[in-house]
Amino acid sequence: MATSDSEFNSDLLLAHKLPETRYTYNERDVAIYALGIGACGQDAVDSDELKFVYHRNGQDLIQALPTFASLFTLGSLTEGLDLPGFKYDPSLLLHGQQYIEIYRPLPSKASLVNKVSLAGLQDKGKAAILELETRSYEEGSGELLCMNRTTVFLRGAGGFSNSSQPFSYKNYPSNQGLAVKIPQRQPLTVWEERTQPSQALLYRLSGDYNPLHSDPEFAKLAGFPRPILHGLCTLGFAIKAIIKCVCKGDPTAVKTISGRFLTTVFPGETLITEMWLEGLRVIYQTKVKERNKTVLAGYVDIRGLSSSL
Ligand SMILES: CCCCCCC/C=C/C(=O)SCCNC(=O)CCNC(=O)[C@H](O)C(C)(C)COP(=O)(O)OP(=O)(O)OC[C@H]1O[C@@H](n2cnc3c(N)ncnc32)[C@H](O)[C@@H]1OP(=O)(O)O
Repeated sequence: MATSDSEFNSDLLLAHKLPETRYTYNERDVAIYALGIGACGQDAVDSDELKFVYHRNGQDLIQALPTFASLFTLGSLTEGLDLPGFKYDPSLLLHGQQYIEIYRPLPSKASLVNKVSLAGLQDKGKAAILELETRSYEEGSGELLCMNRTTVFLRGAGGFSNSSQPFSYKNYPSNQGLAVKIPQRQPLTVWEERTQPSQALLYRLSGDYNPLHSDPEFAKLAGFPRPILHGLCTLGFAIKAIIKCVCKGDPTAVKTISGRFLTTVFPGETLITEMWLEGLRVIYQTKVKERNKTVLAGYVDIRGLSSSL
């Protein structure tokens, strides 16, 4: 139990305002992120992916992948979160879910102001589930670019509220970010891609320097045999597969992304992403081939379909 019942005051917690954060990026950050989620990792001249890492055919700007938006939230959690009456051990934090709405294609460079709020907190006894919502506005124009909802699973931080009526707060519709129902039929399409043994070491250069992903001793203390892959890296691989297989390589087709991290991925493992189409929603699940385990499941809402699907 991370916080005793006497310390926890839900009114105080819900009235608490989280600080704004800022995020500035350029084309180099966009390309390093794309390399971190395996763009051109199997084929250096991949015709769908070169535009994410290089000025292909003289294109003006390197194109940002929609999952690049997940980095905008980095400041709130990686620098520690201060909530009144609520404590947790950051070394036991696991990423549980990510939900992203993209309102317009991400620019290749920008300065953003992030408005952060508490979207949920649940006492699950053995763990607490904490959700943060981040709305990212372009500095200058003030235009809303995207919204991220980050769910973290805080092992050992449950039991902070009255156990006969555990605290449960959510400020968003229940159909957003839920674990999806995977269809029983054969998938429309399947994409297989091996992550590199050094994948987490490359991905961390995009700003998530949690030693859980790089330091063998730290990973052991957190309960893992070796460093694990960032959840957002796995999500990046999966959504990149959907862009390639369903969106014909067009990253701007992606409107909404939802994913729940079901079990841990180790760098070097092979990811198999299965995709089903239901209207303009792509349901997907990603498995680790070597262990035949489903590690991620969710959906992507797209703006339209190419005629060949
Ligand atoms: C840029 C911002 C970055 C923020 C994050 C920074 C830090 C990043 C860290 C990582 O990337 S960690 C790597 C990625 N994440 C993982 O590898 C986690 C994989 N998932 C798991 O290992 C397990 O799912 C779990 C999270 C340990 C939970 O498993 P457990 O068996 O303990 O839970 P249950 O008993 O099944 O369920 C209890 C309760 O919790 C709900 N729940 C379960 N899993 C999740 C989840 N992934 N997300 C949200 N909620 C989850 C579940 O529904 C149960 O609730 P009730 O049904 O009882 O209401």
